[in-house]
Amino acid sequence: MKIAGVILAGGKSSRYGKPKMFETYKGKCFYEHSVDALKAHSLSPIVIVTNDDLFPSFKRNDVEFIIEHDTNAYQGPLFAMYQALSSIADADWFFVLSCDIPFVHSAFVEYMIRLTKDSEYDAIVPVQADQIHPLLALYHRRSLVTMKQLVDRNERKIRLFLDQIRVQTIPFSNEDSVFININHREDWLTYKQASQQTKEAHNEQSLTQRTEIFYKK
Ligand SMILES: Nc1nc2c(ncn2[C@@H]2O[C@H](COP(=O)(O)OP(=O)(O)OP(=O)(O)O)[C@@H](O)[C@H]2O)c(=O)[nH]1
Repeated sequence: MKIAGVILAGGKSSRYGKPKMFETYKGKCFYEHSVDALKAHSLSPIVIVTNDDLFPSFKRNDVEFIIEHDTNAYQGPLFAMYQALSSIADADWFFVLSCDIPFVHSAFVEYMIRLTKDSEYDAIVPVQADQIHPLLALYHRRSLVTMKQLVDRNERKIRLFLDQIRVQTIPFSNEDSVFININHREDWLTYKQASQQTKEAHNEQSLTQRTEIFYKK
């Protein structure tokens, strides 16, 4: 069974004010966190779906690109998914990730991939606190027929798509940060500060532990 990786990175980022896929976290662009989470499991191919305006700013040469030209650009995530699924001929499943999820990690990808074994569902989609996350999800080639019908009818709502296919929803705990997607710059500042504070608390704790060990000697 072959699984391809698809990263959607051709949105307008209008709420962010600049192309958010190139914002950095831990020395890597947001979109690279999605690439690397998929790469760890040798999915093949891994494609980034983007457009002519954004393409020159991507620096990775270890992935493939699907470029949405002219009127195909900025048509939304369902259309971008359709572009990818219809042009990757030999994959059974497609792991779709958005480009604005800097806390995504390979353990999440591994967990989801295991669920594809013998699956008869058309999609495997995580749910956290009653919120569905269709842009960190797996889609079977079977779902392409429905996707095409909707795209042809110019109906672009992912929710509508999910209502028409067989979806396995996978619950995740509220603590899991993997689903945090960044839409506004203020959100990113808040998350960065929170993550910094956690790191400092952790450093302080290990310093305290080290000190205790020192005094016990
Ligand atoms: N390739 C491609 N990706 C898209 C398109 N629209 C959205 N995406 C991606 O889908 C994911 C979710 O997009 P959103 O954050 O909802 O939309 P956005 O256009 O990026 O941002 P806003 O303009 O603020 O809504 C992101 O990874 C986007 O890059 C598109 O037309 N083409």
